[in-house]
Amino acid sequence: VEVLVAGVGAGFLLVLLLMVLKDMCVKKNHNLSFSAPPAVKRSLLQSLCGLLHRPSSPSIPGPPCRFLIGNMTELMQDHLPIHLTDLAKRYGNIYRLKCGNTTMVVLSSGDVIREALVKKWSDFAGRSVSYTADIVSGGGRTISLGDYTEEWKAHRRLVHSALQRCCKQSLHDVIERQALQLRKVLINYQGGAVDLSEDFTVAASNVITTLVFGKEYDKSCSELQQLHSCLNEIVALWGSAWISALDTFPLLRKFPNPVFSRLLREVTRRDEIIRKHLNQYKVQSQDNKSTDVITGSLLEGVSKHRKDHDVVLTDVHVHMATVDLLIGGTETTAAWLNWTVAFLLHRPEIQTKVYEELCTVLEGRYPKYSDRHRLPVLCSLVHEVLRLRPVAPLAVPHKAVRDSSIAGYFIPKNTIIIPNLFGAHHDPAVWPDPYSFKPVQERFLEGGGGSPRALVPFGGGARLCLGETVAKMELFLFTAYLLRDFCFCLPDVEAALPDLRGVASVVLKVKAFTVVARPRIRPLS
Ligand code: HEM
Repeated sequence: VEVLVAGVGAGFLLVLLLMVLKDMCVKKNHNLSFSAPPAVKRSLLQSLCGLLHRPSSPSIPGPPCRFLIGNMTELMQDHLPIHLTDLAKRYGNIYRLKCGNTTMVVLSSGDVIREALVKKWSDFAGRSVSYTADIVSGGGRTISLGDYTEEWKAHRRLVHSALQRCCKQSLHDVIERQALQLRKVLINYQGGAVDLSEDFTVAASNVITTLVFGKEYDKSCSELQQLHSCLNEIVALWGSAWISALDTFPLLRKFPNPVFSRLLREVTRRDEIIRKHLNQYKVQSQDNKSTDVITGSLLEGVSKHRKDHDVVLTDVHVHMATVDLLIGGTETTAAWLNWTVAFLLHRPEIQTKVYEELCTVLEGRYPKYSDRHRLPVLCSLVHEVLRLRPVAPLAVPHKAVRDSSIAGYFIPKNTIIIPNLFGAHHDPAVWPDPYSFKPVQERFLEGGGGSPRALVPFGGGARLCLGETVAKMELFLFTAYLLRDFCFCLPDVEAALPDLRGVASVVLKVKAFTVVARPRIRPLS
């Protein structure tokens, strides 16, 4: 009723104002028609709409703000995705948190996430520009951290088309090769108990370095180890409170901060390694730049782009795209593979089901990605692990680039939007018994009620994961190859099952555990 009264009242006010304005114009100049000042009319209308919109839009619920620190303590929890999901039970699937003068809005259901990221993608495609983000992203020139500008759009388009082109030409072969390589490594363990996380990282990283530079590395290669150690360090350090405090409280930048100094060192090291690779690539392929690899495609694209467009893309963009692909494409896929093994140790019978399906449908050969429609049990496993442990559980925060709304709430420009993908995947309204691992029974198989379309592990809209195609093919093929040739078991009957809570930073990882990869008695090839 209040909204209605306010609406009618404001409408009346609007008509009255327009009449007064018309009257004034007419009095001032009899020749001046009312259509003469459209700017005045438009701005009046806009202010009135603004006035109407704000009070009628309820304020977003959220925990009480403390003096000076706002809701900062909520953001310093050890497992942030679980904590934000618990807060959603109290405040709803859309709630706000305050930190300094920044307002964040946390979205914890598929519906509100899709409304913001997909339906209103252009309103929420921004990224927050900050002092520390600028440092790790070469002044906002990575795709993942760059704000929504013309330069960013051109950059993303360029990398997207280079990636698509390379994927079409070689992705399947590249992944198959790494899956077979991984098989060799696992056979060489001869049934010993091992932590496979590093092997998964090497396999995922080799997919990316082959696509990007046409190069793959051995696990023992020092160059690879250096690259991973510094990329991991950067992600971990950047996520730490010591670093984010520099964005919230600029005064702290004046004081010595050893964590920040380490971050600067690692960024310099990262840039040196990547620069070396790019220079090597340029020298090796001076006469014959191959567009089969992403670097070749990007370098060619950058020089063409320079001629045709106002926005200038340079070698720095190629450099930062490499950083994006390596960071985005390594730890995520590796973490997911590790989660799959961890879950399968809890439910060994699922491995048998997938193995039987592979044997029956493929009659001994290794699968192709095009076989996925004939392998529903395997696909259900992939989806259920993605649901329970979306490896980028809070995506990357978005920013409202203009005033907008979500679920009827007014969202002012510059609000930070946190898509809580973990929360959306545990929403009981969509997923009955959301915390249980149910890959095969009720969840995704026919009549199970769960649809992969309700999943949002890759975000959506303008910021949809750039490597979604790569990741989906990797998850399917790596899992298929592993489960066709190995049975994963605990080292001994006394060994503890892996802890499934995980450690959450930018990437959600399972805590280290050891496993035995026992070759299937009669491998089929
Ligand atoms: C299981 C595997 C993966 C998952 C679950 C995943 C998930 C995500 C998510 C949730 C985002 C943020 C989307 C948003 O901000 O709304 C993202 C961004 C991104 N991902 Fe992935 N990702 C995976 C693998 C990959 C791979 C293999 C690559 C590279 C080949 C990659 C490259 C990127 C890049 C460059 C971005 C930034 C996109 C942008 O800001 O426009 N990701 N990913």
